[in-house]
Amino acid sequence: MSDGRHTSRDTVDNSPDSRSTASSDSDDVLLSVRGLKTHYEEQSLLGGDPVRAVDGVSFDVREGETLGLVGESGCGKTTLGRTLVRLEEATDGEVVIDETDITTLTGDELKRWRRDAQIVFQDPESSLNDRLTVGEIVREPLDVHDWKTPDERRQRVRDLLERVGLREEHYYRYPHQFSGGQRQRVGIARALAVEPEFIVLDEPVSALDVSVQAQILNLLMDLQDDLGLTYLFIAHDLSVVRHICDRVAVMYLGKIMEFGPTERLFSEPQNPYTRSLLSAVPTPDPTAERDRTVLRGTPPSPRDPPDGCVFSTRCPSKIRPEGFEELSEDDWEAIEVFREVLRERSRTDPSLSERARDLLGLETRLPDIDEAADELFANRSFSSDVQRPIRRSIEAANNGDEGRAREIVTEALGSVCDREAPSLLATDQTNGARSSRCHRHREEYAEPGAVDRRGPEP
Ligand SMILES: Nc1ncnc2c1ncn2[C@@H]1O[C@H](COP(=O)(O)OP(=O)(O)OP(=O)(O)O)[C@@H](O)[C@H]1O
Repeated sequence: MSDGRHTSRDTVDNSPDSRSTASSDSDDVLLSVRGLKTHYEEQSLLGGDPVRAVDGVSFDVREGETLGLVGESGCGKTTLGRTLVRLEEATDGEVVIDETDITTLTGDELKRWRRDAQIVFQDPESSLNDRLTVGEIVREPLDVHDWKTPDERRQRVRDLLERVGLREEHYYRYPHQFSGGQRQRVGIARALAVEPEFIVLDEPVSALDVSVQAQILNLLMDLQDDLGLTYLFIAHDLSVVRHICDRVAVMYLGKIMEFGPTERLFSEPQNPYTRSLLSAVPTPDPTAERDRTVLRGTPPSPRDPPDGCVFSTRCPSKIRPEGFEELSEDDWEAIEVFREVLRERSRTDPSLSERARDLLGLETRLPDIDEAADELFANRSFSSDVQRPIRRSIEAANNGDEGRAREIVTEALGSVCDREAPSLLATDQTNGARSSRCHRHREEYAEPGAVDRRGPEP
C-alpha cells in the first residue's frame, strides 16, 4: 500500500513538528502518522494553556501487525488511539492511508473511515448500551452504514456472535446478563461488524480477571490471523504487550520516546524512559539480578511540558553540565528534586493563579520553598557554584517570581537535556528499524560519564 515515499535516514523526527517517518521504509505500511498533535483547549472561563495530550508523533503502522502503545497513565495513549479513528480531532499533523489524510476527511469519506477503523474500549461495563440487546448492539454499526439487507444483517450478527465465542441465543439478552469477558466479546463483535481493516484496542483486557484475559487475547490473535486485521494495542501491562505485539511505541508526555520490534526493545531498551518502565515489571525469577530504576515522582503536566527533553525532570541518565561531575548521585538527586519542587509551584500559570486568587479571594496553596530547601539540603555542603544559584532561586520564588526562580537554576545547573528537545533518532536500521529520543545517542554524550560542555546558547 506504500507509495515508496518513506525513506530511512538518521534523524527520523528532527523537530516537534516533523512530518518525517519514525519507523519504517518498508512497503507494507497501512497508516503513516506524521507530526500528529491533539491538544485539548482549556474550557474554563479563565483560559489557560492547552493540554498537549499528543504532541508531535510520527510512526508507521504496518499492514497486519499488532503495534503496542505503552507508557504511564496520562501520557496520551488513548488520545492518540481516538485521534486515529477520528473520535478526537487532530490539532496538527497527518494520518495518511492510501495517500489520503484522514484527519481532514468529512462527509461520506469520513463515514467510510469510521467503518474501516474501529475501536474496542477498555471497560466493557460502561462501553455497551445496557438498554439494547446484544444483537441490537452488534447490529447498530451495520444499520448506520446501511450494510446489505436487514435479513443479511441479522445473519451477520449471528455469525459474529458465534465467531467471538458467544451463542446465537445470546442475541436477545442484555449486556448486564453477561460476565466481563462475555461483554468484551460483544464489544469485539460490534467492532468487527462492518469489516474494518484497522482496530484500536484500548486496554481491551485490563478490566478483566486474569483468567479471562488470556482467552480474549487468544480470540483477538485468532481474529487477526483469519481476517488480516491491523491492531494498535494500547496497554499498561508490559508482559501482555511482549506476548502479543510485533512492534512497540513507548510514549511519554505526548511524545514517542522509543520505537522498535518488541523482542529487541524489551531485551535491549535504548531509551532511559523505556529502561525505567521495564525495570518496574516484576520478573518471574525473584533471584534474577538486574538494575532497578525507580522513577521519581509523576510526569509533569501536559499543559506545561519541560522545555528540553520531556523526560528530563525524571531521567536517571540525565547529562550533567561540565563542572558538576564530582557531585555525588545523592547531591545531584537533591538538586533535581529541588527543581521539581520549583516546577510544581509554578505548574499553574502564575498569571492564572493570580487571577484566580483575585477573583475568588483565595490563597493559593504551594509548598513552602524555604522548608523544601531545608529538607533537601540539610547536611550537604555544596560549592558556591551550586549554593549561589540555589539561594538566588529561593529569593526569586519568595518574591513570587516562579518563572525566574526556575530560570536561575536551569541557567546555572541545567544541561542540554533541559535546553534542547532531542530528536527521535534512528538507532538501528537492521532487521526492523529502531528509533529512540535521547541526547545520549549523540556521540559526544554516549559515555555514561559524558558531560555537557555547554556549547553556544541556542
Ligand atoms: N477530553 C479531554 N479534555 C481535556 N484533557 C483531556 C481530555 N482527555 C484526556 N485529557 C488529558 O490528556 C492527557 C492524556 O490523556 P490520555 O487519556 O490520552 O492518556 P493515557 O495515556 O491514555 O492515560 P490512561 O492510561 O490513564 O488511560 C491527560 O493529561 C488527560 O488528563
